Amino acid sequence: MYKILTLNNISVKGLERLPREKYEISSDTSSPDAVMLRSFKMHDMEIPETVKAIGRAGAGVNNIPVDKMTKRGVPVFNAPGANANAVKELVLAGLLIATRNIYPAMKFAETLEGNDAEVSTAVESGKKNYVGSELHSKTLGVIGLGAIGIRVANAASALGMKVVGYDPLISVENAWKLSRNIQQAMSLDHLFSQCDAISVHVPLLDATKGLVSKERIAMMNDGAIVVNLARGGICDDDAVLAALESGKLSSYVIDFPTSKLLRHPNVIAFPHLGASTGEAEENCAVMVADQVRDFLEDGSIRNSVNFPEAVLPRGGSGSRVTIANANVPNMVGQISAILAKANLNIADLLNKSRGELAYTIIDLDGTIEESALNDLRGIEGVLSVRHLPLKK
Ligand SMILES: NC(=O)c1ccc[n+]([C@@H]2O[C@H](COP(=O)([O-])OP(=O)(O)OC[C@H]3O[C@@H](n4cnc5c(N)ncnc54)[C@H](O)[C@@H]3O)[C@@H](O)[C@H]2O)c1
Ligand SMILES: O=C(O)[C@H](O)COP(=O)(O)O
Repeated sequence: MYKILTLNNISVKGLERLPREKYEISSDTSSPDAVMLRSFKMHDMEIPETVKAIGRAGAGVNNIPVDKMTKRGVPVFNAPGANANAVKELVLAGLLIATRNIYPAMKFAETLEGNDAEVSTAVESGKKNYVGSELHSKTLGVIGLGAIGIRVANAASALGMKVVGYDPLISVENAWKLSRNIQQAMSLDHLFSQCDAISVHVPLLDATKGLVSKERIAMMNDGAIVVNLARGGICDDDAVLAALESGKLSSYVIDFPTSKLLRHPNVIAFPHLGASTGEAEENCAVMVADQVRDFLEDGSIRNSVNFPEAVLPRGGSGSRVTIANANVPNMVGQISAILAKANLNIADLLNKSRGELAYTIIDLDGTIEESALNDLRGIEGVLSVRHLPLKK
């Protein structure tokens, strides 16, 4: 029986991918094989040594101690793209709420009283206070052209916006998906200096902290809008507030409000709602549950943020062994020597690496004994070894 610890509510559709006869799922288990979560902050948590995998039902992994897990040889999985459409739609909503003064206008409408004629009179005289502007022909800068950024860029272009994108690390696959109407900015400064609005879609990293800075906001067109549904910390809140005061910015749309941002009349704050649609919650949970299951049962790695992709169909007539180790020379040589000493024939082998980490899946003809597994664990640089007996 595999034990799964859930640290947030995970969509039932996802949990259903883990059959009850094999999986015990609980928000309170002391020795889990895997953890599934959304935004729960794991950094201060004591993570049991029994944990073999972490599955983030979402995109961002800044709430997970990924480096610590890598050193333990534990893969962290996420669900790339599974909530991207939900975020895209909320970005468009944020832009429209900002440009059409929708929130203050709705608050005004809620104050109206009287009979139909009186309400109508108040509507017609009040509406002049909420005149907005149109997105059409305005310039939007999209920073980060990953799963969300490309969707935002393409959708904004379809609405008639001029769209400029910036992502020095864009994948070839994403570049193919980008509308040819999207222009490429050669630098962040180049992007900011053309924009009426920007939307950030990068992970929170040291390199992206404070990316929307006082200096860059100053380059934007007057009355510009900043949309941040990515993470707090990517924008410098003090710089944003000062720019809202001066009128340089007209609105700040943020999915991660802080106390100083709350109740500012030009801050449009959502309570981290980007991925909160039934569809996105289901997509993320299903994707990550499948990945965690494949790893626990077969050692396969798909969509890990710290391990290489590694999928090997089951072969051999005996044990499967998986090994995570430092990516240094002669690891496979040392592993093979131990298996040869144990008189085990290798039926199939996959060895992949990613940065400083390597991962090997080996199918054997025959069953490996605990002593040979311990010899593998004893190789300098080996981080984790798992034995996955032949599936019944
Ligand atoms: N508000 C929400 O509910 C919500 C939902 C999903 C994702 N997010 C946030 O949005 C982020 C992006 O999500 P995604 O699914 O598009 O991820 P993604 O990995 O598909 O895309 C991120 C993109 O950012 C680019 N990038 C990285 N560093 C960069 C830099 N310094 N400058 C420019 N580009 C850079 C990468 O090349 C990549 O293309 C997540 O990391 C998460 O923090 C928020
Ligand atoms: O990174 C993400 O996927 C989002 O921030 C969604 O977080 P949530 O799953 O807690 O809504």
